[in-house]
Amino acid sequence: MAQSVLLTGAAGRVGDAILGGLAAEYEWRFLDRDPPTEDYPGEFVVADITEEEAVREAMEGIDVVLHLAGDPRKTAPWDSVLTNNIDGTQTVYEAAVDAGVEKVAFASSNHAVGAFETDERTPEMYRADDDYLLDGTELPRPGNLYGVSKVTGEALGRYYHDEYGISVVNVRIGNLTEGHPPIDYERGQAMWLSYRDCAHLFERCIEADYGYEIVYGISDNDRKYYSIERAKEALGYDPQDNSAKHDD
Ligand SMILES: NC(=O)C1=CN([C@@H]2O[C@H](COP(=O)(O)OP(=O)(O)OC[C@H]3O[C@@H](n4cnc5c(N)ncnc54)[C@H](O)[C@@H]3O)[C@@H](O)[C@H]2O)C=CC1
Ligand SMILES: O=C1O[C@H](COP(=O)(O)O)[C@@H](O)[C@H](O)[C@H]1O
Repeated sequence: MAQSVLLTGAAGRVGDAILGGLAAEYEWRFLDRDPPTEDYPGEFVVADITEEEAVREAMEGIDVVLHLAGDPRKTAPWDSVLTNNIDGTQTVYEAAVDAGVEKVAFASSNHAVGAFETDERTPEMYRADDDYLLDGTELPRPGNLYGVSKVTGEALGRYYHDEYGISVVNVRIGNLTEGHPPIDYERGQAMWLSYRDCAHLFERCIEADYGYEIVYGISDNDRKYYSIERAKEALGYDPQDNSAKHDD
């Protein structure tokens, strides 16, 4: 039987990429504070993730949550990330645990570790001939308050996994860009995640068996300073795209 999946932040770019590849594969429920502007293949709940009752109702009968909703701006101010990214994520986890959800995939970010990109290491670390690699076992090192909120989301997942046994995967998404890698942006090319690989990676988050994981969500770029080995090992991620081989 198809799994029931709740996609929060469904109306955004990452939601768009996931649905582009997986719309027909699951029994979907969607949640976003913005009403839908197109047809979605499932019930669409218009609610804010900080609204406890609405989130609890949206969680009923759900097997897996893909939790994307939040403020994605690297310049986001504290009051916004505190409400949308931290309080909202805690509300989602609490409701998920109470509803007996099996797995949560959390949209974390490259910005959880952005401060590893020091003046001494850049721009060399963005290049294919440099061997600097983060693999997800390093301590968090956010370079902005948005990154702090993503680290906090990862820690919330750690707590809810350890305390309640829910399976959690934190996907530190790189730079999702539709159609082609970022142009004239070395850092963005090193952390490019294609729409196709994004859908496949979240499909693996729905299907794979795991306990608590932190993985990097990028395509198989020649330039890379994030390892995708853990995503391969823990999830069976098999990316098809590479920013170096894109000839559009
Ligand atoms: N696009 C990218 O390259 C990356 C995205 N991410 C993360 O992935 C997630 C999705 O990002 P995007 O799709 O790019 O952003 P987006 O801004 O396109 O989509 C976010 C969606 O979440 C909704 N939302 C925001 N706060 C909400 C709240 N309190 N309650 C209900 N809905 C809310 C918005 O209405 C929007 O539809 C975010 O958590 C972001 O931090 C992480 C790394 C890279
Ligand atoms: O977390 C995020 O990261 C991506 C890539 O970061 P950038 O510093 O290269 O812009 C960003 O585009 C996205 O909006 C953000 O949510």
